[in-house]
Amino acid sequence: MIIVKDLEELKTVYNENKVHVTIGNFDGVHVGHREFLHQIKKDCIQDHAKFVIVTFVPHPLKILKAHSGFLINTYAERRELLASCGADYLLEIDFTRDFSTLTPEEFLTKHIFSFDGISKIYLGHDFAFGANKSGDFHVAKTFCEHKKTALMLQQEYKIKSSSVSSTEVRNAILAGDIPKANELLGRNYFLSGRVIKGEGRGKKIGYPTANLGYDKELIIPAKGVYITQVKIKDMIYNSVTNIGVNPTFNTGYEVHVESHLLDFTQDIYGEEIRVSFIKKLRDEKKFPSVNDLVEQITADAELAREYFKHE
Ligand SMILES: Cc1cc2nc3c(=O)[nH]c(=O)nc-3n(C[C@H](O)[C@H](O)[C@H](O)COP(=O)(O)O)c2cc1C
Ligand SMILES: Nc1ncnc2c1ncn2[C@@H]1O[C@H](COP(=O)(O)OP(=O)(O)O)[C@@H](O)[C@H]1O
Repeated sequence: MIIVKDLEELKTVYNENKVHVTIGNFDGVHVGHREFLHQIKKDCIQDHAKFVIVTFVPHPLKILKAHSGFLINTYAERRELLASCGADYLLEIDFTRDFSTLTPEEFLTKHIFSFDGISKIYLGHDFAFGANKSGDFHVAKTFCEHKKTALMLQQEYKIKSSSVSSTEVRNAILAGDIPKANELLGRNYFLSGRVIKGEGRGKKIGYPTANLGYDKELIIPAKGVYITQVKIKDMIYNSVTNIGVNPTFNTGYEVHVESHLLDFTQDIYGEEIRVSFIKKLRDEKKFPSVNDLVEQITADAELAREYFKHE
């Protein structure tokens, strides 16, 4: 998948009327997104067309509502997930305040039809674009008819008659309901980052933990202890992960994500890891003594081992 800053860049490589385009935020690249993208990919194969996804960086909510700490994936992870859906090109538009004031027609003219070889445009069932989200399917339809470009509307994808959306995924993550998040994502929810130094307490209490240096733009699951798997390079290790502020030690308000890998003794400081979440075991607690905490971590690790035995 090639990343472009302007669809104009396609002119040099492609001038036939064989480019299918879709536009969206695709945060999380959940099962609804993937169903939609697979349909487009199928059409592209059948029509011998290139598959172009148009998206925005940063996410519009960051600029329009000053939200932060809500993304399901980093932009780099989104690239990886979209590439795995078969996109040939990804246009990442800089989403600025100025950009947000474009009318739907200005947006389509400047950013989509800057390349005039587009054969089809696909819009998600709830996608709205342009200043104040005034552009919907009907606005786009009128514009595309004028350009003699086909416009396709995606039907809403549902799981057991309930909707699938990035908001639903975020709510499940915030609630620590990992099975629900995983069902909506159609894959295991994960957090990635480098292993950073902590307080060096883990080894002393017999449970070293790899502390994750995660992107602060990301949404973080509810505080608590989770059964997880940690991927380092191409190896996957079973693990237990604590998310929280380590209240037993009164370490402040910063939320740590730290994984103890089962049957593992290597030094992995500085390594890039991916923590995939399976289910929550319990809430984080303030223990009366370190011994009580260690006893509880031992029980958590035992539950995780039991879980993996039956997997
Ligand atoms: C499975 C697991 C469960 C944990 N549960 C709690 C908990 O309930 N309360 C708490 O204060 N700390 C909990 N911890 C966090 C420990 O306090 C933390 O790993 C320890 O302070 C080491 O911190 P460090 O990596 O900064 O050295 C847990 C850690 C693990 C691995
Ligand atoms: N089983 C294990 N799980 C996690 N980290 C381990 C394990 N064994 C060794 N380590 C190493 O120990 C480090 C964590 O030790 P710890 O005492 O908790 O220090 P810190 O507070 O700096 O995280 C990890 O970053 C990793 O390099």
